[in-house]
Amino acid sequence: MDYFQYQADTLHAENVSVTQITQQYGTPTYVYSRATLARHWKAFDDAFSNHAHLVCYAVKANSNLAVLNVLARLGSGFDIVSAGELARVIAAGGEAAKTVFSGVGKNREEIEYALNQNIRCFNVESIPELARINDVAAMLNKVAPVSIRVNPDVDAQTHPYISTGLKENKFGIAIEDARTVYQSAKQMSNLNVVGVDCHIGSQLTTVSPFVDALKRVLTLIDELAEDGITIKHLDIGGGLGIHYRDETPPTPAEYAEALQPLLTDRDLEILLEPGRAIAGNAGILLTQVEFIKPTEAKQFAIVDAAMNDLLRPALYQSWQEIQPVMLNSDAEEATYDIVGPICETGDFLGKDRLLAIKQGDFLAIRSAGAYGFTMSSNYNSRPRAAEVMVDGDQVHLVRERETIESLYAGEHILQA
Ligand SMILES: Cc1ncc(COP(=O)(O)O)c(C=O)c1O
Ligand SMILES: N[C@@H](CCCC[NH3+])C(=O)O
Repeated sequence: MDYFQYQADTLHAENVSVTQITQQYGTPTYVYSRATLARHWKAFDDAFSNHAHLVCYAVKANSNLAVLNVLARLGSGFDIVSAGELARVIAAGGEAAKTVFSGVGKNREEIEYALNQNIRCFNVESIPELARINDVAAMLNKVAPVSIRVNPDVDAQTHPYISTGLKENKFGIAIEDARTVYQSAKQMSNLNVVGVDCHIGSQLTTVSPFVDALKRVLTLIDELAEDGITIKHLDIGGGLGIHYRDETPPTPAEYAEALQPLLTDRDLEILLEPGRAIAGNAGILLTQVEFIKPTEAKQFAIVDAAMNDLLRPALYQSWQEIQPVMLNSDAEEATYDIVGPICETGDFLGKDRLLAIKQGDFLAIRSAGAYGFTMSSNYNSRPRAAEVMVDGDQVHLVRERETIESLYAGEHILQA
């Protein structure tokens, strides 16, 4: 019997043995649950059901084609930040017409590709970007739908690396400058101003920063109306947090409940860009203990996953719950640092974890469905992990483990 218990907020995979997944696919392997992805997406869709809306899943959280396809089949829109993400959405059966394009550094090729695919909207983050989109659209004889991402200067009270709505952040246009920038956009003949966009940060665990930001943005929308600019949609971004350790973030329903009173009587379609809240707790990372290494200062459990597979602990000192897959009665409980094979002291997945484990055991790192595989790399020439999706009692391989040879495909040595 697997000790690793799927919980209500995680994988619905009652009939699937995690041990069997490790045997069949090896480790490290990411495991995603279709049912959980769908349930989380629907929670957002239902929460806003009494208002015109579109849930545009933030592809950066988890861009596996099978994940995108599950959401596309539910009718999801998508929030992308590169041509690569748009290509993934299309390859997965998603609709460009339901896709919004965010990001501070869109290049000409990306803009051209997105225009040719007829995406729903560009979320524009600077004046030179407006000019560039206008220029590329003119060249293609097209009119680009745009919304301007405004920075409301609200503290999202999250990790500084993932806070985006403060004055000192690189994102968006300061809200006090927005009216002028909208005027400039209106003058550009190959742009069609359709929306306002705002995303203040990620892993927010209270509603108040969202409410503060929304109030400021609605004031702007009223001012724009005075200026003769009618806003059709309001993109409120993503950022709703999830439970990693002891957080109790609002549910999508509570989040919607806090925002709805401000939105009633407004003829605005609401776009949402949740990423983590949909994918984070729909995935785990499975890894095997290679060695137990006691030292004078610490006990280490050296596992076969590393910071190249899951960067969040090293980059943000973030906590991810780590559990043994099987209950191991013959191992003594001890406090371990769970570390990978990479030659960096920062290569850890968890510190000071009380676990009863021994060499050869399998561990599940939880809440790994968002910003897990998508932030992985080949550092130390490590092939990236396999990805599987659980669908009811079936397990499907949705991305093969990389081969060693693929790591240097496309590289060339000098001939002389
Ligand atoms: C513009 C934009 N939209 C949506 C998201 C998704 O955020 P989250 O995964 O926190 O929901 C991000 C990342 O923070 C983002 O930068
Ligand atoms: N990568 C971050 C989230 C980044 C959000 C992108 N805007 C994390 O793992 O928490």
